[in-house]
Amino acid sequence: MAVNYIGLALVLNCGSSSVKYQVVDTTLDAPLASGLIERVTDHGQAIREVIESLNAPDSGVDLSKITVVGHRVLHGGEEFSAPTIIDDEVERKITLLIPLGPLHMPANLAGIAAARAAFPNTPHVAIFDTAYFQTMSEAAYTYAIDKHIAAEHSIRRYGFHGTSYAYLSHEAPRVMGKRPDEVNIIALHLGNGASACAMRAGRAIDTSMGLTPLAGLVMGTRTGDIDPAVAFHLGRSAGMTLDEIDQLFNRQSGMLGLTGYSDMRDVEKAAAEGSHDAQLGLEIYCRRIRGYVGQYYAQLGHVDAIVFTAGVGENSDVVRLQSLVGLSELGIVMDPERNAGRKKQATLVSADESRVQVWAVPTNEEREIALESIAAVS
Ligand SMILES: Nc1ncnc2c1ncn2[C@@H]1O[C@H](COP(=O)(O)OP(=O)(O)O)[C@@H](O)[C@H]1O
Ligand SMILES: CC(=O)OP(=O)(O)O
Ligand SMILES: [Mg+2]
Repeated sequence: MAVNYIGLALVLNCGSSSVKYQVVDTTLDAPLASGLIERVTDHGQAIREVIESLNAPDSGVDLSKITVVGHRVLHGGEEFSAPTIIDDEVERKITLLIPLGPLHMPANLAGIAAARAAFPNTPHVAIFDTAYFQTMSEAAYTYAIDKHIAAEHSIRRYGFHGTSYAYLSHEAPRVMGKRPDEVNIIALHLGNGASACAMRAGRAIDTSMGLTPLAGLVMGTRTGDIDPAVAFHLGRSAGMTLDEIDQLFNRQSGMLGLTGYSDMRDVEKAAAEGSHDAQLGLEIYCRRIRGYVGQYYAQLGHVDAIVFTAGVGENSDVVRLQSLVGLSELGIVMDPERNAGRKKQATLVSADESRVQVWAVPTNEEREIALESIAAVS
């Protein structure tokens, strides 16, 4: 969202095992307060601790001045396609979407309940990870499956990490010195979950995640794209239950399954020390990214920039380089010196002769949630 509304927002991003928060004054570049609580089991308790710490006299924040509480919600299903002010009915409808996001949705809902109890007189807004992808065409979001079954069960590509892509859709053009409507971008959000998004003039035309955040790129613990018949085979030949296969694909696969490590730092260290599994895992991870870059290049027809973001995309020079090596025929030429190291601020990492610019741009989902939440109540 490029338009800036003025206000003060408390932003809560309740993940499956963590709570991230920021207090954002939209007139300032940096948040007034921010934090991360890891290894969370009781999200209600974690939210109460966040509020207690923000209420401390030295926190630099006056919670009584907050205009809105913005919540990251993973899945909006077919019901929610825009920022939505939360009331009891909205909360109930979000509950119905838990089966589409069992890792994330219960945590999102626990955060909403605790925060609504703590701030009963402040508006609360849900910002859905799926909302940014509303601009995808029917051809981009429809799966080749019986259309009656698809309609009955809401089966389609939704896409995730939309808040991160919404932020990049204005931030990447800004650092390039362009307007959002002037550029086509392939964005790569590589964190624990990882996805790719093709943007034409600031709007999503395709993305790699699907009905759930399991599809697409290889991730920390998730398979990404895989022949769906692997599930039938494991059910019939290995006697695995659906829940066991779900667990295998979502929690025990990806880099963890390939290398024993889900954290890219550990994978890179093992690869540098000569581990064949880690080297192969990195090659598979980067090869999948390269494949999506090629696919989205073809869908967009013309690409101005490739943008890496999130924990791996911002910090791993190895992944950025290995993903885009050998693409000079496509006008993509990395500059190893510019690329070297972690990028705490937006950095051009391609060579001057590269027709397609390559950037590492730190994402800021919390700021985007603040801007969209304040806009929703303004
Ligand atoms: N210096 C680094 N080099 C390589 N990977 C890194 C580095 N720092 C963080 N990461 C990766 O970033 C991942 C987390 O990214 P993040 O965007 O915070 O994910 P999430 O929001 O899904 O928790 C970690 O799993 C780790 O592999
Ligand atoms: C959608 C998704 O995968 O989110 P995360 O990367 O936070 O797990
Ligand atoms: Mg994330």
